[in-house]
Amino acid sequence: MQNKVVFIGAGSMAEALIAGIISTEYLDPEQVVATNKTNQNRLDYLKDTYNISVTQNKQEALSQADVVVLAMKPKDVELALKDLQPYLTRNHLILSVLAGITTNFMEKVIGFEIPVIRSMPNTSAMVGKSATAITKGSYASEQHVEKVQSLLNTIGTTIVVKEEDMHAITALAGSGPAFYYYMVESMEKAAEEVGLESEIAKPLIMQTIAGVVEMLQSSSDSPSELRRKITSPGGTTQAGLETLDNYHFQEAIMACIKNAATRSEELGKQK
Ligand SMILES: NC(=O)C1=CN([C@@H]2O[C@H](COP(=O)(O)OP(=O)(O)OC[C@H]3O[C@@H](n4cnc5c(N)ncnc54)[C@H](OP(=O)(O)O)[C@@H]3O)[C@@H](O)[C@H]2O)C=CC1
Ligand SMILES: O=C(O)[C@@H]1CCC=N1
Repeated sequence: MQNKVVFIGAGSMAEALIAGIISTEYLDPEQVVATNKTNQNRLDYLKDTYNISVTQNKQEALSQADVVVLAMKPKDVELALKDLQPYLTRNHLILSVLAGITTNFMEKVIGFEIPVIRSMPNTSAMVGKSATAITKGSYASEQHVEKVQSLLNTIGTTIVVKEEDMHAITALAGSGPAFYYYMVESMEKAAEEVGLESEIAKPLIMQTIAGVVEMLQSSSDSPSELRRKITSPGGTTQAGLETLDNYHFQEAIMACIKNAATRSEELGKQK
């Protein structure tokens, strides 16, 4: 059990983590504090919804915290860390969820030997299904990794990876849900165009995805083999897949992941 976790940044990712941590009862609400830059309404909302503590006083927030979660946008991290620096000690464990920002960068801005762990969760943390990757900085120990892993396991699965893999993982798993949501949005639009009511289309789309996930997990067949088994020669699936190929679907997905990974690298370099 952690003592106290403070969130620096109170946006969507912070909320996804807070929701996961509170709903699993891993932490009591009084063990969670959130702070942001200026938006008091947002802090009030988090306090009302999750019963956690909120404050604009960074010194007060850090004084009792053992884990400091950085959850601002990458562009804001340098300033945020400089604001926090006077109140940080080697006993704090920094846990970043920021895309692109390296552990080395954070260590340098803080300027002394402080344990830093970089993570990449996703918003499915809200429902305990985040696919999270973590990597440790120069001063974080295996115990720090275990501590963070047990914290993040409350919001889904956590794997430990090499830092150089983080850009690709950010594209695949951090941004990944948005790409699947885009697919679902497109399916819903198509359903509407072919005259299907959304009360009928939506549950069918969701159950189809759930079935696909379970098949991928339980079957020994590869995704392409599973696809082949659905594709009757001259049938409906073949017709649909040919259309996807005409629109260069696979190339589009590959370019999407590569571009997102490149963007993660750029976010790190801008610092
Ligand atoms: N959204 C996602 O799916 C995922 C996001 N991430 C990462 O999470 C991070 C946050 O993203 P997201 O939650 O979407 O962003 P949001 O824009 O929703 O939230 C950003 C938060 O940071 C706060 N903030 C900005 N500057 C400071 C500062 N100097 N000190 C304290 N707080 C500050 C803002 O406060 P205020 O409102 O007062 O300005 C706001 O609460 C990003 O770095 C992103 O890369 C990682 C994985 C998935
Ligand atoms: O879009 C972003 O930059 C963040 C990082 C991963 C998901 N959202």
